[in-house]
Amino acid sequence: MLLHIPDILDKAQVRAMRDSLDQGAWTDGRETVGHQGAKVKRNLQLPDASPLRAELGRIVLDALARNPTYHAATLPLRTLTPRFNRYEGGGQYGFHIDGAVMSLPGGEQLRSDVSCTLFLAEPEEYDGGELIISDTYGEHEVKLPAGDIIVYPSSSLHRVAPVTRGARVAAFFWVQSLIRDDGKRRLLFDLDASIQALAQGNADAQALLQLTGVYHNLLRQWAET
Ligand SMILES: O=C(O)CCC(=O)C(=O)O
Ligand SMILES: [Fe+2]
Repeated sequence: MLLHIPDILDKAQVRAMRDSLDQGAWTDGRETVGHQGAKVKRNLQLPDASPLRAELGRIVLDALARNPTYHAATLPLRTLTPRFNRYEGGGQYGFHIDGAVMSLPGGEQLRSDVSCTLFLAEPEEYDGGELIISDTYGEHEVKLPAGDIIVYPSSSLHRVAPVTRGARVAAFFWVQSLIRDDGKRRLLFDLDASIQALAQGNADAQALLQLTGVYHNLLRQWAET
């Protein structure tokens, strides 16, 4: 499921983040990628150990925790502290698939089920820089307003087109979901949306109770912790 969720951060939060990031100590993004990715990756990132990454990553995680749509779509078990990247002067990231298993601090590991990009530059600030995601339905070009996020299955082939004017700044990270399978996660997301819509109207309370039970019992059947 490819899902655009608007307004994870408001414009004031984006502005404050950009003020810090525009002064940031950026380094070569190839430091956090495997052999295959290094051949096609040309961008800048905040180093993993950077205090600024930790500080801004925490703000992003707090904002995500307040967003019910993000929660329903990803059903997060573990989340990588967001990283921050910057593409400019022709910077790009060629087609690749994200690594399946990542290390978390404290020796824990994360299986990447869901990939996320939170845009931190407005589309008018730069040319190019589309996130292009290839799936069984074709290629999808994504370029979102600052503060919005795209979530997509980590199994997808994707790339970032060259940035030919200005700079594209984003936060990106991965989620291990309670629900590993993208199709099952989508079913639960749709079911949750229907339940929310019925709850807003004057649906029969008994039927709503039963449907809510179905949601939780499916989640119980499928969740892996
Ligand atoms: O910058 C983006 O939108 C995605 C970055 C990416 O694909 C990656 O770092 O693996
Ligand atoms: Fe990627």
